[in-house]
Amino acid sequence: MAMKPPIRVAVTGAAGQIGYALLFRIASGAMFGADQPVILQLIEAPFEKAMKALEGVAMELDDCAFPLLKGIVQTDKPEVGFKDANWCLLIGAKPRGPGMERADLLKDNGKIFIGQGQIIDAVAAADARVAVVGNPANTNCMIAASQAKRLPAERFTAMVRLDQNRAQTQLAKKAGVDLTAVKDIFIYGNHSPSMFPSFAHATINGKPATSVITDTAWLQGPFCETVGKRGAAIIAARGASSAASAANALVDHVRSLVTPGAVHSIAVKSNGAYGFDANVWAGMPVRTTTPGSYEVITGYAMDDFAKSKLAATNKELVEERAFVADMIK
Ligand SMILES: NC(=O)C1=CN([C@@H]2O[C@H](COP(=O)(O)OP(=O)(O)OC[C@H]3O[C@@H](n4cnc5c(N)ncnc54)[C@H](O)[C@@H]3O)[C@@H](O)[C@H]2O)C=CC1
Ligand SMILES: O=C([O-])CC(=O)C(=O)O
Repeated sequence: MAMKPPIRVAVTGAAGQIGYALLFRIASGAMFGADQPVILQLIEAPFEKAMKALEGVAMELDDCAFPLLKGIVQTDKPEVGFKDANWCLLIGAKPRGPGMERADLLKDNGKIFIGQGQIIDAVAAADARVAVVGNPANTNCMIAASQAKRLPAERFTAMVRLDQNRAQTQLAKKAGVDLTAVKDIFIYGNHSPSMFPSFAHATINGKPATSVITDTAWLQGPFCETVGKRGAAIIAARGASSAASAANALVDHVRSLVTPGAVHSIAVKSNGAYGFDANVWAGMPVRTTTPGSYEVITGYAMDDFAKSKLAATNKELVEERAFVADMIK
């Protein structure tokens, strides 16, 4: 296979839990394909412990002898790490602990995304794309995008793919079918318990999911709740927030975004579709058009139940935005 020139992939929080589960998969080709070499530009917080841990991760990457890995940058300076980056994966942020909601992280983590948004806009490649994972991911993405003058807002997306993957598995288990039989399950709104996994448009073996799973009370109740609160359930079980599944979801998020025709959920700047306030970043169904670009799939009809779920998650996003309004001026 003919090799392409390497692309530069900047990753913040590279020595953290998610970073450790992610970098090896990027370097192996899972994110950008088996013919796409990468240079990893790893960014950590300016603390000795974090930089030392990063050194260890870079040593392990070396020790994998990945043919696609053409270079590793280790830095605590975002202006170095984001320089000429084609993809900026923003993971570095505090995770929540037991008893917290993701929005509780907003004031601490939000600040990180102001500086990073400005620096990415100043030094990243002309075609740069940004994917935000650090929580609360939607609003952090909105904050980063608010700082950009050169890069258009559509280049900034936040991850709701973990929620989509969780929802797909829950529907498959309930229906007793193979996971791959479940299609077109999309996540709307915030990456928080208010998110809406829109089961009414999902299909199972090509039939409407609601004709296969006829237990409407389960779909509206336990299904939405299980997906919405899965992150907390992982924290309760593991004592730490999800990491490998989050890294896997980011691989899927980016892989789908570079695959024309892929239909998937990402959080994007709202243009008013599905009643979301303009200027919040909301999970929506999209179709990838050209690598890195997408169009929102509009026109899914919403019943009263769906409308009330969409309104609730929109309200939360608007409140989060108001909470950081002074930061993004
Ligand atoms: N959107 C989603 O679906 C998910 C989001 N998350 C979020 O991802 C974030 C990271 O989670 P973990 O890797 O588990 O946390 P972690 O604490 O293991 O790692 C975070 C890393 O970020 C680094 N960091 C902190 N500030 C930084 C900065 N300004 N620049 C560069 N690096 C910085 C820390 O030194 C640390 O190594 C958390 O906010 C977590 O809540 C986690 C799971 C799913
Ligand atoms: O719940 C958390 O804090 C981590 C996360 O975002 C998830 O697992 O969905």
